[in-house]
Amino acid sequence: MFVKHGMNSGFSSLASSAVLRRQQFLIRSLKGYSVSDKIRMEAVKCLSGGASLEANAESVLRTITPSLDPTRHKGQAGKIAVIGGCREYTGAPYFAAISALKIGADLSHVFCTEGAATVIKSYSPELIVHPILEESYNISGVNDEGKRDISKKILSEFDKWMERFDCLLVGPGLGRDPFLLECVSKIMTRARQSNVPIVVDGDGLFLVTNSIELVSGYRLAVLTPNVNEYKRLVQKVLGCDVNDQNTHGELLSLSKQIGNVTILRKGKSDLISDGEKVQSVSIYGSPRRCGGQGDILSGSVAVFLFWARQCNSAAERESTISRTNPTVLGCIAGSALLRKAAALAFEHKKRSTLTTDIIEHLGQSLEAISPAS
Ligand SMILES: NC(=O)C1=CN([C@@H]2O[C@H](COP(=O)(O)OP(=O)(O)OC[C@H]3O[C@@H](n4cnc5c(N)ncnc54)[C@H](OP(=O)(O)O)[C@@H]3O)[C@@H](O)[C@H]2O)[C@@H](O)CC1
Ligand SMILES: Nc1ncnc2c1ncn2[C@@H]1O[C@H](COP(=O)(O)OP(=O)(O)OP(=O)(O)O)[C@@H](O)[C@H]1O
Ligand SMILES: [Mg+2]
Repeated sequence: MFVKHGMNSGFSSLASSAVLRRQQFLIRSLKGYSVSDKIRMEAVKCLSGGASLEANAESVLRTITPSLDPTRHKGQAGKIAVIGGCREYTGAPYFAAISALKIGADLSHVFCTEGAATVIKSYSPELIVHPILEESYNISGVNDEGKRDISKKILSEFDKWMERFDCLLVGPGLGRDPFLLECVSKIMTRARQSNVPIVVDGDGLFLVTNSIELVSGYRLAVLTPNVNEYKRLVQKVLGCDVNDQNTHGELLSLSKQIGNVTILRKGKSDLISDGEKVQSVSIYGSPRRCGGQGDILSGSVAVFLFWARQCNSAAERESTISRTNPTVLGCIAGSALLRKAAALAFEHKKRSTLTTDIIEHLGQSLEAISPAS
């Protein structure tokens, strides 16, 4: 499957003839791997060497999206957990979690407050919803010791599941309640100790901006700030205002300063950096700026990050193949897919385009690049 599409349109535009010769050499020399493994490994290598700023996003998408293999069991295409959903926000965690499923993850969990859980469950029976988080207003009569017990209980509830997750997405619709954020800090610390990749978005970025040590130096962390969230990060971490004359240098510095955490700066073009280089995704999306598009993006990045890591593991088995940062590939793929889906949705719905319309076009957009059969 991958070979057929890899050798056609997108991949051939990516590969020079020298690369194709290398591919053929790899195919001859790598015994014991399937042909699709070999091609994918080579594609990863090509992508890692690309010098241009604009990412070859379609090739990335095609490369990291796994084929639908009948021998795989439920869960192997990804188990994602979204931490978010409180009294104010139920849409954001739903958008993120359902996008993960629509792209191809097998299971999508949401960890939220009890009130939000009922609402999120009513949006979709596909999601597995855990009503474990607590906000201060709900425990206002509880003393400090009682609060510590509640916090411990939340952590142990989460612990039961954590090792199963391929990626954690922290923040869509999380809110900013201090008690809730303290519990989420502990969840993040636990996830980091277990090497679970963490995507941080929305109010998760509010938390991380004020406690940067939660992600600092963690190579499996991705931050996806919008304009405001980026401004707050720059002010806190670099101690200055955003400089639009030095967009790339600033993003590189920010990532380096946080220990090479990958940052996806959302905007007219999405900019992605892991502190080594900056890549952009400028595929035309939609002129509609309705809320929730960032939630689709972060849910998508969570899945693609996992897929890119799986793809890299195959590449690492062949020592001659250089390693590509899967967090960067995940961001490129998520950004490109969201933009393509937004463009398709806008074509149909024009001014009335909403986030749910974009979600409905995720499958079609991915299918156009990496067909299921
Ligand atoms: N349906 C739901 O449940 C959704 C819930 N969501 C959740 O909400 C939580 C908070 O996230 P957030 O994005 O609203 O917070 P933040 O970025 O501080 O913006 C606050 C205000 O800043 C402004 N502003 C925004 N962009 C700007 C720009 N480019 N340039 C200039 N100004 C700009 C604008 O206000 P304005 O200044 O226009 O009045 C905006 O309202 C978070 O958990 C998130 O996940 C969302 O995901 C949406 C769908
Ligand atoms: N000015 C723009 N032109 C084109 N696309 C944009 C523009 N701004 C953002 N986008 C696209 O929309 C996506 C979401 O970015 P946005 O800044 O709306 O995030 P957000 O504020 O976090 O969204 P949410 O409402 O979900 O919280 C980005 O990945 C980007 O692809
Ligand atoms: Mg957002």
